Amino acid sequence: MTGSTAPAAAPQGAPAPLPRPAAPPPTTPPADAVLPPRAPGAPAPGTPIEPHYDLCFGCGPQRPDGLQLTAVAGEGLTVDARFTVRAVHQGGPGLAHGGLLTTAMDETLGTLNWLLHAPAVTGRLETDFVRPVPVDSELHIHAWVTGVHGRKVYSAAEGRIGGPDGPVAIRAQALFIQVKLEHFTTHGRPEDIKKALDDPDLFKRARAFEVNP
Ligand SMILES: CCCCCCCCCCCCCCCC(=O)SCCNC(=O)CCNC(=O)[C@H](O)C(C)(C)COP(=O)(O)OP(=O)(O)OC[C@H]1O[C@@H](n2cnc3c(N)ncnc32)[C@H](O)[C@@H]1OP(=O)(O)O
Repeated sequence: MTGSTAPAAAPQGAPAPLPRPAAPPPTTPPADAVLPPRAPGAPAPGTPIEPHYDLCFGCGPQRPDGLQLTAVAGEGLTVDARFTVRAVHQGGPGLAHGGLLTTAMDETLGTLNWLLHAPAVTGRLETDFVRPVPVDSELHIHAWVTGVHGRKVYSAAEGRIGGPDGPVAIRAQALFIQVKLEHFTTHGRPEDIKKALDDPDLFKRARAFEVNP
């Protein structure tokens, strides 16, 4: 017993302590954030939002092992999505892998940007896992924009098991950053970019990059 209350010095070579999180968290919109109206031409409430890219792991119909998540535009800046947890999505025996649940939240939150008609990518995504999700469950995800500040789009989502009123299994908050088309054309693998741009379906071509045609 030394009698000292000072924190012990980190041993030499130890990793630096993690920085204390700044308050408020970076996924909380600042006070002067706004809630813009839906973009003209955004899908009407109740309308399905088609997959943005056939090979997307989250929503692509050509990804048999993907989530094949489906989404419907809600009122205002909201989206409702569903996906069924299958055996290929397991983490623990018979239970959904947490990373895949996070992917489902990311995908749904990303779809909100279609209502704003501006391409955006995930900058930060925070998830809280509230209860385990068994294989064969249908996860119902409700997502909403919480504010827009310059290029930053703040949003939140809740995933429930079995139905829109089922028990909450997962919650998420995100910060998306709006980007130009060049973000994708500069960084993506050229053959995939070309394939997406060559798609004769104008809607799919626009959705691949989340931009206006
Ligand atoms: C071929 C087909 C392809 C198809 C493709 C289609 C894609 C359509 C997607 C739709 C479907 C959904 C799917 C799921 C969505 C993904 O999963 S997207 C993939 C995952 N995300 C990424 O790959 C993003 C990687 N990161 C980046 O590229 C860059 O860091 C970013 C996010 C573009 C930001 O870089 P930047 O444009 O240089 O902007 P920067 O000035 O650094 O930051 C702008 C502001 O945001 C803040 N910020 C940036 N990052 C963060 C952060 N992590 N935390 C807090 N604040 C941050 C900055 O502090 C700054 O704040 P202010 O100073 O303005 O107050």
